[in-house]
Amino acid sequence: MTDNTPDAPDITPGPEERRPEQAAAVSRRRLLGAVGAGAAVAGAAVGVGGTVLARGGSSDAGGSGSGGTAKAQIVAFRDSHQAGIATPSQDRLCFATFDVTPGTTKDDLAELLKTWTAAAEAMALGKQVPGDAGDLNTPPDDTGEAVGLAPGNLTITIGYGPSLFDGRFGLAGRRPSALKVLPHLPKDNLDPDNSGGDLCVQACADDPQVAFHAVRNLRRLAFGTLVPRWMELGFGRTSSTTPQQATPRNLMGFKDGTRNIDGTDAALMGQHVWIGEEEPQRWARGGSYLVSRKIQMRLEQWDRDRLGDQQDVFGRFKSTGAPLTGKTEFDAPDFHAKSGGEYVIPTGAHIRLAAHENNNGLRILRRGYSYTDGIDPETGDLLGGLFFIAFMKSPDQFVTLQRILGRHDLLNEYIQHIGSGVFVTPPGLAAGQDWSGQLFG
Ligand SMILES: C=CC1=C(C)c2cc3[nH]c(cc4nc(cc5[nH]c(cc1n2)c(C)c5CCC(=O)O)C(CCC(=O)O)=C4C)c(C)c3C=C
Ligand SMILES: [Fe+2]
Repeated sequence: MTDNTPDAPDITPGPEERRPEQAAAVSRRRLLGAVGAGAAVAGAAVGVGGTVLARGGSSDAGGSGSGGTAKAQIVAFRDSHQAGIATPSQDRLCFATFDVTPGTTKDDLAELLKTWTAAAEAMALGKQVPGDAGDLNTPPDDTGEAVGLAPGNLTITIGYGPSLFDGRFGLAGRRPSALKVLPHLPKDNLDPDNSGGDLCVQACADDPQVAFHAVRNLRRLAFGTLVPRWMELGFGRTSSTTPQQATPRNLMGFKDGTRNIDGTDAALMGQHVWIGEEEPQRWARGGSYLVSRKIQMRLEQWDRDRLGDQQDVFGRFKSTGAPLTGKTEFDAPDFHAKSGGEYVIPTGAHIRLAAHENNNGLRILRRGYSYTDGIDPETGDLLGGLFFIAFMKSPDQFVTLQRILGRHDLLNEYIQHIGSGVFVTPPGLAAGQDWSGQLFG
């Protein structure tokens, strides 16, 4: 395990720089000085950036619980697409959205995005946010709680909400064509405190502390530029994004993700998930749209429901995950099969309504997590559900599906959509590129 860098550029702090916002600005300058944007950042990606120091995290470093070596737990930060979409879904999520503070200029935002790139790249490599940790007169550049932990396959995926392109930062002419606030959808009961945001950060890792550390440190670097809007912690991934992963179960006890898009299937990803040539904004091609929905489950009510009803709601067997017309999990559902004059998979079953066969081939990549908000102080009920995240070529894919599900899904008796967000996630970064140059051109 190594320490933080002792030889960052000398920036002499005045006493006022100990105030958090200004100290963070100093941290940002240091980070740029220490890691640099452009080529220096690219160097860090391949492990030759001399000032980006390892946080530790070999299997004997302790604390991670996820085992394996640091090297084995690194997901490439630079690629044609951002990590955290097609890459295997990790066990934990920390998702946050932010609003730009009034008075922030285009240059402030651009500087922050450069700084975020360098910090995110360092953290994905299992290193600390770089800077001068040895200066007793300023706060350390990294908050420290991930020291000694393995990288945990951390992925940091950034997204921009429709409001970022409203003209404050000269971005109105760069708004991707499909990026609009979602329309009101059937049975929506959305809380503004769980909805929207100028920017979002999705941090996924196999260790919850690694995911939280990533968001916390990006938030810290953004002091004075962004304010957090809402945050969600997720556990128990509710989808598989590669066939190698076993299908997990959601809080209703059902296997979830059986018929998800396979993230390694380039043809399907190109057809349904990645923004392509249809998008006039060239900078967004190779990116995707992220739709988030906080969906509360009426868990106590669900737990009192008969097994037969539960299975009819989804159209699948609870034990095996097989469709009601099949025997094993990956059997194709037969939506035409009838028994006693009735469809075996009921007309209101979730999978019948959501299946691509019944929606003109429409598909999305689901990458959600379970969440809990503890106990309802009024009823004593457990509060929890699905923090639904899905990626798609256009948010219209979600809107089309949800218009159908919101009206006819048998599941509606047990759920309520209470939060919503839509963000464009830009494509991956090439060597030497950063999020600032990519967005502002
Ligand atoms: C608008 C999109 C969807 C929302 C919202 C949604 C909510 C939701 N889903 C489950 C549990 C399951 N969903 C399953 C399948 C499934 N769900 C969607 C879309 C949305 N789900 C799709 C496109 C599919 C695939 C349908 C198919 O092709 O068969 C399943 C079955 C297993 C699987 O294939 O993943 C479960 C279980 C919950 C609990 C929920 C809201 C709380
Ligand atoms: Fe679903």
